[in-house]
Amino acid sequence: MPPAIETTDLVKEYGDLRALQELSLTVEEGEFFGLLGPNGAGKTTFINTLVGLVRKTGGEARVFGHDVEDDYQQARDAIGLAPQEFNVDRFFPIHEVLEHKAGYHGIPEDEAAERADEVLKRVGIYDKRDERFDWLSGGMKRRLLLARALVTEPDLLILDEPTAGVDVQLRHDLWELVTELNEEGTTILLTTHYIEEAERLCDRVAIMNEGRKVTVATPDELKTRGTDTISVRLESPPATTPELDGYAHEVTVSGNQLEVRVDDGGSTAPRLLNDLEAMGHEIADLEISRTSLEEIFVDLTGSEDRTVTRSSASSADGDVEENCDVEQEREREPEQEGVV
Ligand SMILES: Nc1ncnc2c1ncn2[C@@H]1O[C@H](COP(=O)(O)OP(=O)(O)OP(=O)(O)O)[C@@H](O)[C@H]1O
Repeated sequence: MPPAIETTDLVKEYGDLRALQELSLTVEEGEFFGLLGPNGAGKTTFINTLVGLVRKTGGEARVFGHDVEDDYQQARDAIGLAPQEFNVDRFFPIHEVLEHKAGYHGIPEDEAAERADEVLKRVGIYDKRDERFDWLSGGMKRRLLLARALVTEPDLLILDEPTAGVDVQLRHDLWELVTELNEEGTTILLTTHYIEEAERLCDRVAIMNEGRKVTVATPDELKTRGTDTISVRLESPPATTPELDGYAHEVTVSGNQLEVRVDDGGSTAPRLLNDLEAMGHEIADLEISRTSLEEIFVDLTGSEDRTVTRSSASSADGDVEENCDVEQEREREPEQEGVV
């Protein structure tokens, strides 16, 4: 089986702006793959190229071996897309929206109706099946986008910031659902600004910046690329900064508190304790903090992207963290969409 997604030297230019710069990326069948990057990194452009909403300027892009332009229909039929924007036809009851979508992909009417009901149940808004999109709450709208992506039973599910602006309960529901789908064999490509989401869900993540792939790794591999900090509280303040050559990248002293930056806190801590004791210091307390993916992300992209965030702190209060630009557009299939 060819990879779910395979791009080679993919380029997209919008006039003078190179939104994708020789991007080569492979997502294997069955993977849960994350695409991370600051605003404007090119994540949505990458997705739009795969689904035919954006015409590439150069390079190649294939979905399960089908060229996204030459074999457009086969490639598109394999993909279910839950986009960032709410681009749903607001004049029809939502079950009809789903039936239209299935029909567009060649699914007969009876089966389309059955599938519509099935996916509405799966995302938990079956009781709203006769309501119009406009009448749904923000969270229900997100659920509907997912239902619409699932109604064609896609082999590749693409989720473009699926949990933007949703409360903590829905975020967890969505995580559970997409995990189940992945376990059932659906390949998933997820873009997100929530590092915690990528860490929790993804087998591998690609970090993008300014249209380029910066790195591809598992979340654990990424974390090993960072440094750890060992914080030591001494019984009394040291007269001078201890010399810990050979393994400490940086040592800072503040009163009786010592912060030592090392590659691997777990394996270095015993040696550090020995050295400090040999120097005559008495240790009161020690704590190791691992580099977070968030810090590594900032390191790799040089971006203090304020939209890249851990979700748990703010969403624990049920906060809605990001105000989605609720653009009520009619759903447009690529044929009708202005391909750019
Ligand atoms: N239709 C367009 N015309 C011109 N420029 C565009 C168009 N679409 C995107 N861009 C530009 O291409 C670059 C990549 O944008 P894109 O939306 O792909 O980034 P992104 O990583 O998805 O960002 P975000 O995280 O903010 O959604 C940006 O500089 C953006 O302004």
